[in-house]
Amino acid sequence: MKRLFRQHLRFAPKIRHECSNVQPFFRQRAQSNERQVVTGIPFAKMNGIGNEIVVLDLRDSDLKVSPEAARAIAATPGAHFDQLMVLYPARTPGSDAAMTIFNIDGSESEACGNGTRCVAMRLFEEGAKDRLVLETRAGLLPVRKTDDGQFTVGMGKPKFGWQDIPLAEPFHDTRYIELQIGPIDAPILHSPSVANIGNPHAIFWVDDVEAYDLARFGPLLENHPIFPERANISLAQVLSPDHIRVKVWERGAGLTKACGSAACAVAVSAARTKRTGRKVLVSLPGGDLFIEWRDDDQILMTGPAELEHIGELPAETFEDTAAA
Ligand SMILES: N[C@@H](CCC[C@H](N)C(=O)O)C(=O)O
Repeated sequence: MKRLFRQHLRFAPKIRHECSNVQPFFRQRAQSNERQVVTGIPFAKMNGIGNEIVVLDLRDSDLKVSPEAARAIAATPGAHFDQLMVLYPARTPGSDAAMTIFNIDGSESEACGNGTRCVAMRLFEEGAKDRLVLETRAGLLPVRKTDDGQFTVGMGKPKFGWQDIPLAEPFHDTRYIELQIGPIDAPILHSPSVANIGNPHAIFWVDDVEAYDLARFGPLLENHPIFPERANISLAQVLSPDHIRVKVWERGAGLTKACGSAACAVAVSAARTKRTGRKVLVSLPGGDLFIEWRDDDQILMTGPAELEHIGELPAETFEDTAAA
């Protein structure tokens, strides 16, 4: 608790132009005012097809973000997020930065596809590189820029073993597991496919994603005892052998406009259950992602990222959480 506050004090007096890793926006301001002192911690508010992302670059500071600080950041005007991507210096040779990912409820996630594209966009703006490697709890994720300004992320290999999802009890065939939920006044959701894309996902196959009230079922399914680490819940409707429509209730974030790892989980589960081929367009409420499950088992996710604005987090964000 006290450590965060002391770290902030060491961080605060830095002059902007002395920071080598500040974002281009701040570099410009530093040039126009040589003696400008850092009074807040810069953040980038971004989105990946509507999935609200805040990127906080701490590669050049001693600060660490706790779950309490993450919740305080989400409550800061202009810094609301579904996921917070915190950048720390790379720990693994060959990687460009390490990322810690927080959901809005302060829980940590192993993976965030949309957030990874947002981080990549910021890092590509810093230099002439056309490839990056980002470190997550789910492993090293390679990213490249496409000719049309989108980003392709190597999301790793899916896992399907019941212990890997994880599930609370053995299921030998995770293409469908026995689970059903629904009151008598609504259609029942049942037999989801499950997959782990670094993080846990359950996919319910339906004829019409709009026929279900995901805001009502989402919390029950996310916290169902079969998922000891909770789960991200998708409703998926196959439109054609290469097109799927999806709505997502995210673990730790609720209904969001898009979820990249869910799009990957849906795509691999659709191919696994012979609903589609291995290359699909996944349409989410916020936009489209192209997912390819390659023959070498690697999943590639391609989509855009967008910067909305740059802001500064007041120092109190960290002090308050340190005192709490
Ligand atoms: N929106 C993300 C997924 C974020 C993490 C998820 N809520 C979890 O807790 O696993 C994405 O784009 O993948």
